[in-house]
Formats: sequence, C-alpha cells, structure tokens
Amino acid sequence: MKQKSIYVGSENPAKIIAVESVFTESTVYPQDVPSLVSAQPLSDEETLEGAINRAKACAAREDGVLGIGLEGGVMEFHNQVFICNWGALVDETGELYIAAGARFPLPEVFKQPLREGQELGDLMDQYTNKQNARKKEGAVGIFTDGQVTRDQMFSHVLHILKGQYQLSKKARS
Ligand SMILES: O=P(O)(O)OP(=O)(O)OP(=O)(O)OC[C@H]1O[C@@H](n2cnc3c(O)ncnc32)[C@H](O)[C@@H]1O
Repeated sequence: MKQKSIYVGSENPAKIIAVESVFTESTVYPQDVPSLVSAQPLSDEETLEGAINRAKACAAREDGVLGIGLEGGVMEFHNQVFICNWGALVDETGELYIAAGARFPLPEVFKQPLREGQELGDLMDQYTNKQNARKKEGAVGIFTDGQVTRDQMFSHVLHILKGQYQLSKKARS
C-alpha cells in the first residue's frame, strides 16, 4: 500500500527516478519550486542552501507530506573544481535532514568558464556533444564511464535521508 506523499522540488527525471527508487512505498509528485540560489551554485554552502530551499518549499505545499530537495553544484578544493551534490528532506513535523553526495574533480578546462558564470549543464553538453546530460547519466555518469549515473548518485543521498528520517520517527513513537 502506498504511504506518504513525497513532493520533490524538481522536474528533472534523473532526480525523480532516484526518489522513486528509494521511497518505493510512497507516491512521488514533482514540483516546480525555486531553489532561491544561482542557477549554477558555486560552493557547498550555496548548493546545500538550494537543496534546503527546495525541500522547505515542497513541505509547505501541503500538510503531512515529505518535502525533498536535491541540488547539484560545483566547489573549489585544492585548486581544482569539484562537482558536489546535496539533498534535504523536511518531514511532516518540520524537522530537516541533510546529506551530501559524491564529489569528484572536473576537467581543468571547466574551471574558468564556471568561474565566469557558465552552467555545468551547458558545459557538459558542449564537452560531450550530447544534449541534456543533466537529465540523464549526468557528469558523474560521463566521467565514471557509466559506473555511477546521476540517479544512482542521488539515490545514495536519498537512502541517507530516508534512514535519518526513519530513525527520528522511531525515536518519536
Ligand atoms: O531541473 P533542476 O532540478 O533544477 O535540475 P538541474 O540539473 O538543472 O539543476 P541543479 O540545481 O541540480 O544543478 C545546477 C547546475 O549544475 C548542472 N549540473 C549539476 N550536476 C550535473 C551533472 O551531474 N551533470 C550535468 N550537469 C549538472 C545543472 O545542469 C545546472 O546547470
């Protein structure tokens, strides 16, 4: 039987598939909500903030639902640009859970365009000569030779969020 309704703050299929694959007992509703951060987050802080804003906006749409936000971004570390990923879940009591996903270095040629404000999604499409990698395997799929796709990467984040939520629910009951 289907249980909780889950509102996910995105219409990106890679993110929706990831949520459906982890919250199999729930009905998942994609929501068009603002991240309230830049289209290309440029730090862990900004990427996490985008995920939290999406989750909060989703949870606020209806009483009793779970709100989830997933956000991809980039950050600089050891003079390299890394892709970073964050997820946030707001439960029916308003409690917030957060989790980070995979992080790996992007090619050196991406550094300057990203610093100048270009979006990773566009750079990936130019680099691969394909369209909409962000909605499919993602940068992680391309740079791991298909070992880990974007939905698989986000599903790891979602398992961590789900586990934290379950534990908290058990503690409350
Ligand atoms: O529709 P939404 O949910 O906004 O999904 P998105 O993929 O466009 O947006 P994100 O906020 O997750 O990512 C911010 C930017 O980084 C890009 N990006 C992030 N992770 C990526 C990946 O794995 N592959 C390709 N582009 C990625 C993405 O295309 C955006 O330009």
